[in-house]
Amino acid sequence: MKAAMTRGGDLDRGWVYIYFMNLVIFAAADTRLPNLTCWDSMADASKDIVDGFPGDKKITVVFVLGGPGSGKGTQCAMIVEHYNFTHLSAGDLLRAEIKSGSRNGVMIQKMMNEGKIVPPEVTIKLLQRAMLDSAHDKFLIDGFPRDEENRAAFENITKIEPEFVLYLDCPEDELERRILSRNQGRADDNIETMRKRFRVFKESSLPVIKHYNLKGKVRKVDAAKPVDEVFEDVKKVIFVPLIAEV
Ligand SMILES: Nc1ncnc2c1ncn2[C@@H]1O[C@H](COP(=O)(O)OP(=O)(O)OP(=O)(O)O)[C@@H](O)[C@H]1O
Ligand SMILES: Nc1ccn([C@H]2C[C@H](O)[C@@H](COP(=O)(O)O)O2)c(=O)n1
Repeated sequence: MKAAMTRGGDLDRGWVYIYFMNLVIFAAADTRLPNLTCWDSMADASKDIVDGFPGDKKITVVFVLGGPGSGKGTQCAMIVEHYNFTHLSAGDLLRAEIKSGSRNGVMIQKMMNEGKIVPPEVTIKLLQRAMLDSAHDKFLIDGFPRDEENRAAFENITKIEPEFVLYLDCPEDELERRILSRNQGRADDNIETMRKRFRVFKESSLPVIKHYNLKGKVRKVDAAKPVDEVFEDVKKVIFVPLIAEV
């Protein structure tokens, strides 16, 4: 779109696209979770009664971000063993959607194979559904928001701001080693797609981390260490303060 907007003749098309995206986002907002609000912004709890989410229920969201292969899934699985969080992986939800044979599945598959980011209305709907289906109120959302569009749409639609962002920081050569030896049969774990995913991470996901960093919400951990050592840091640096606050 950015390229289209730079040419005068294509300006109208750019605005039509923005208008269309707004319509889509409003449509996406019309789901079973429209009023689920951030735990610290519940001014009028009576307005927030949603199936399975009484209005006075405090919803805590932690976004887990990091490059492809940084260990988001691995650390989230360990966190849920020790703490009362539900792990929602945006990538896993999208892969399940492909497997379900839904209308969106083909589009999602194509975008994933190209290392691209799926439109926010699709991913947010899957996340909302998963949150509603869960009886829990504390969610680790792994691999989301992937870009500023994801972030803004999620906050607009759900009115949820994350408690904080857990950022697993890892150098690219280590990410590459991990992805190429992951061996889980993922179609996007190949050199070509991996490089595209690295580029998308740097160009689109790092700005999201910067956005939350400016708000003092990023908790960074060195994810290049062995799994157990990373988890020790996650526990010490990240979750002890959160549990103590509750
Ligand atoms: N600290 C670590 N040291 C070495 N290997 C690790 C570490 N953490 C995870 N791995 C391995 O690296 C691979 C990628 O880990 P994982 O799937 O958790 O990453 P991810 O960030 O969720 O990846 P993606 O974003 O691509 O889904 C896996 O094979 C995992 O076993
Ligand atoms: N919010 C998201 C999360 C994931 N995707 C797509 C693009 C990724 O390359 C792919 C795999 O995700 P992962 O399992 O590595 O977290 O899924 C997306 O478009 N939007």
